[in-house]
Formats: sequence, C-alpha cells, structure tokens
Amino acid sequence: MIELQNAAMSYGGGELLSQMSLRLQPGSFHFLTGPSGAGKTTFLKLCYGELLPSGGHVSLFGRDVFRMDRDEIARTRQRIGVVHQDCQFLDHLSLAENVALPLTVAGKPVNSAELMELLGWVGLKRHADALPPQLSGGERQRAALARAVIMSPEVILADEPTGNVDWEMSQRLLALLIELNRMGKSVVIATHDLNLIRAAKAQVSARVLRIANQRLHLAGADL
Ligand SMILES: Nc1ncnc2c1ncn2[C@@H]1O[C@H](COP(=O)(O)OP(=O)(O)OP(=O)(O)O)[C@@H](O)[C@H]1O
Repeated sequence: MIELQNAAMSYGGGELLSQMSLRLQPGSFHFLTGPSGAGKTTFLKLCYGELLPSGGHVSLFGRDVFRMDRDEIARTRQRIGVVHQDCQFLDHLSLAENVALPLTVAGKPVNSAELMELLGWVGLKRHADALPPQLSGGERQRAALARAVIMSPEVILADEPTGNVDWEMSQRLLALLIELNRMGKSVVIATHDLNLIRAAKAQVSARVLRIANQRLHLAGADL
C-alpha cells in the first residue's frame, strides 16, 4: 500500500529523516511516536505524497511517487484519508458541507443519507448544520475523522487526532479508529500519548514506530 525504501527528507538544512523503510500492509495498525520536532508530520506527508523524499523511494499503491504526475498523486490521495493535526474547516460552510467537501472537490455526488449516517457514526448528526466555530475541540476532531473517511480510503493517517481533547474523548476517537481498522483499513496514528497507545494495545494488535535521531525504529514491547 505505502512503502518507503531508505527514504530521506531534508527541508534544506541537514537530513531530518534518513533511511526510513516501512511497508504498510493492508489492515495493519501502527502508532508513530517520537519527540516533538522529530519529524512525525513530515513522515506522514511522505506517506501521502504531500512531500517527495530527498533520497530513497516512496511508493503509493505500487507506484513510485517520482513516476507520478500531480494528477496521479491527487487521485492516489483519494485512497488515503488524512486527519491533520490542526483540523481546519471552512468556517462559512456547515459541518455537513465541510465533511462532504472531499466528495464535492472530486466532483462526486453527495448522498445525504450516507453523509448523515457518517455524521451519526462520529456522534455529530445533531450538529450537521452547525458552523465550525460553534464546535468544541472534540467535535472538530471527530468531524475531521469523518471528513478523512468520506472517500472510503484504504489507509487512514491521523496526525495527533486526540490532541487537545480529554481522555474520554480520546477513547471515543480511538474506538472509531479501531472500528475502521476492523473494517480492513490500515491505520497510522502519530501521537505523544503513551496512555492512548496502551489503551489501544489492549484492544487491537498494534505496532509502535518511533522516530528518533532521524531514524525509524520499531519500539520495544514495554508499552
Ligand atoms: N515546511 C517546512 N520547512 C522547513 N522546516 C520544516 C517544515 N516543516 C517542518 N519543518 C521542521 O521539521 C522538523 C520536524 O517537523 P514535524 O512537524 O515533522 O515534527 P513532529 O515530530 O510532527 O513534531 P510535533 O510532535 O511537535 O508535531 C521541525 O524542526 C520543523 O520545524
């Protein structure tokens, strides 16, 4: 699905990430940890073609990103749902319109029954007509998750999806991500929250990746 072979990334200075190798299998569940600034968001951007590696190779669904033009990368990204760290919305559109935006942008029809079912799944049906500034942090995070899955992606990459929410809400978000994984989707969650990882490991077979000293490590089993 997503494969990195000795991928490296530099923003111009020294290498931020080097010798990153990973083959993401269908239905897998990974956490991505590491100190602030280690490069977790950068790593995820390599995984969905937002950034091209400065060395090595990244393949998305069997295609090397260097061989893909912009259109192909855009089409491929529809197979990867991304929950961004800052979950931004268009404030003049309703929550339902924001969640449906990836479909609208792709020129695909919006089935309102399915949209409401998705909002129900994340517990936001009654907020369908609310504007984003009227939502709480946890509601925004759940809306961001709904928006990430509306195109039925095969992979979900979530960057600190439980940042800024309380424990109960983070458990609720985790439950949604585990449910997606049980539906066969690959899930990668970047997080600082070791308690979240422990809670997940009690429910799902998850591997923990750690970025430290520019390298990607498979973390020990002590979590
Ligand atoms: N577009 C950019 N141009 C230059 N430097 C960047 C850019 N984006 C990120 N960086 C730098 O790369 C480093 C890694 O950033 P990144 O956001 O990937 O780390 P992170 O592990 O996700 O951090 P956090 O846990 O704090 O979110 C940081 O030092 C950051 O300042």
